Amino acid sequence: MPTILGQNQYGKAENRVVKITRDGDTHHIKDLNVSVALSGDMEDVHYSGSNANVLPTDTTKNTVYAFAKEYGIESAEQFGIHLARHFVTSQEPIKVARIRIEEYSWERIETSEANSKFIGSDDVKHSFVRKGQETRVTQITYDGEKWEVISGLKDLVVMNSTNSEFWGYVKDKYTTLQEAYDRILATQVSARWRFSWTDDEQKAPNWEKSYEQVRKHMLQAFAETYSLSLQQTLYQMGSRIINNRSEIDEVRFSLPNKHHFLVDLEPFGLKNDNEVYFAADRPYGLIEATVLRDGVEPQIPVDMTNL
Ligand SMILES: O=c1[nH]c(=O)c2[nH]c(=O)[nH]c2[nH]1
Repeated sequence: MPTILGQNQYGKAENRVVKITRDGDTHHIKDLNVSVALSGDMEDVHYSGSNANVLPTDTTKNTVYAFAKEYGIESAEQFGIHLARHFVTSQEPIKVARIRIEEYSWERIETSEANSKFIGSDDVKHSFVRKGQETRVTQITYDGEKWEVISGLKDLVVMNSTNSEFWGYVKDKYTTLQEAYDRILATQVSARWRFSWTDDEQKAPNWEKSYEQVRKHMLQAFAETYSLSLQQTLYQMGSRIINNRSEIDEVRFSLPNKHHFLVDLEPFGLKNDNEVYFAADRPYGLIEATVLRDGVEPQIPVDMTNL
């Protein structure tokens, strides 16, 4: 049966690029997922395997990261227009470039009163929470006498674009990680907190207010901690909650370390001055711990934060 090649396209999909722009100590984030699809004179590679017209998908990926540095990311539209024009005008065999972009929006974390006096602003200038992500959860258990209420949230994504280091760790013959003195710290918070309330329904906490306040303290601790490890930041988040909210006795966190790797732009003659990052989705470090009011027994199950 004779066959012919129909519609075809190729390119690198889902290039996760994070661009940090520094305006003094105020940082701005652009966080995109860029997919490149090219088409044109591609019969030969399909029919015979000749790659003479094929710009590698790897190159399309590099172009995304290099353009983030060279031209910046003003908007997803502007960035996509730039890329599409580049592929079509620079490579004769490429006739059509389709660039699809998802953009993840971030908003600034509002700072605590104490910190705002210290930094002279209502917002931490390098701390962000991703918009529209989190799910609030709760579990109520009642045995006819006692109540147990464990509430929490999942999928709350936060990032500090500076004030995070990681160094001084154990090095064995398999260690290749370079020490970091200014890295991005990002995580997708899953947290559960247990209320001390167990009996008289009249004395139950104000659940709505409690949630709002716990979330606020957790975010502020994340934003305001100068971090030497995600473990340290986790402990600060937990203790800020316990210290400010008398209704909570125990907090458990599961914090994936959402790694952001600096892209090596040197092969393209560009210097990456902590600006362009590859946001990796896996593998990820997973940091988990419980923070307790001194003297109380832990009751949140170890795996509950993974649900
Ligand atoms: O905050 C961190 N904690 C770790 O335990 C760890 N391990 C690692 O490779 N990077 C990091 N970062």
